[in-house]
Amino acid sequence: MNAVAAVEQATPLRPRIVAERPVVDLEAAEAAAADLLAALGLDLTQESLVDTPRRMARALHELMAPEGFELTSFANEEGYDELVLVRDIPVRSLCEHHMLPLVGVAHVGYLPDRRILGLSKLARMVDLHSRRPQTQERLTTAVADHLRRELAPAGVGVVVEAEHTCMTLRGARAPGARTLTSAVLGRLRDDPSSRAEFLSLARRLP
Ligand SMILES: Nc1nc2c(ncn2[C@@H]2O[C@H](COP(=O)(O)OP(=O)(O)OP(=O)(O)O)[C@@H](O)[C@H]2O)c(=O)[nH]1
Ligand SMILES: [Zn+2]
Repeated sequence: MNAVAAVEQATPLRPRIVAERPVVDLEAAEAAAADLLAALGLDLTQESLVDTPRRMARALHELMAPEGFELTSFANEEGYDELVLVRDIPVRSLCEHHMLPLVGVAHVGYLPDRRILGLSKLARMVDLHSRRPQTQERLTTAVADHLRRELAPAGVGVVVEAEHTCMTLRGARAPGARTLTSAVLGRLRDDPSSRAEFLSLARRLP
């Protein structure tokens, strides 16, 4: 075996998910935040508010800055073909209509085929797609589609449960209202018993 082949055999397949980061001008964002807050009647010369435009720009940027990662997967040597489900992955994102936080959890599962995924990568995948202003529906399908593309499993299921502060703190003011969305692909969609198992485990039905 030549040296290149030996290295390839010792190194597991590790595709890198490269996050598409938008071009950001934090100084311009800070100036715009100052204009916004002043237009809303705040006196930014007050000592306690002097740094608020800078913090606001950075905080919003932090919530919109996706991080790439290695999508580590392993050969499914045991032929494991039952559901793998990670529940209660934190979701923090911004609603794209109001730029207010939406906060909740995602339950992400798949039916393996040839490869199994490093478990933490399911949480990283949710975080990657959460770090941009979103609708919950788009976030849910984006995670499911990405997993299908990258891992080619036999099935994928994603359930997101979240509170949208744009409807709980303001507007409709419906405290406690939570929105549930799901995306189910492949065998988890087509096989009724697999689908029922996934949805009952993900939604904690009896
Ligand atoms: N489908 C969907 N709607 C969302 C999501 N996040 C926020 N919205 C909704 O987007 C809608 C925007 O409606 P508009 O009538 O343009 O905004 P608005 O006047 O602020 O409406 P209210 O929130 O009802 O006060 C609202 O009904 C929000 O609840 C989401 O993730 N998915
Ligand atoms: Zn909103």
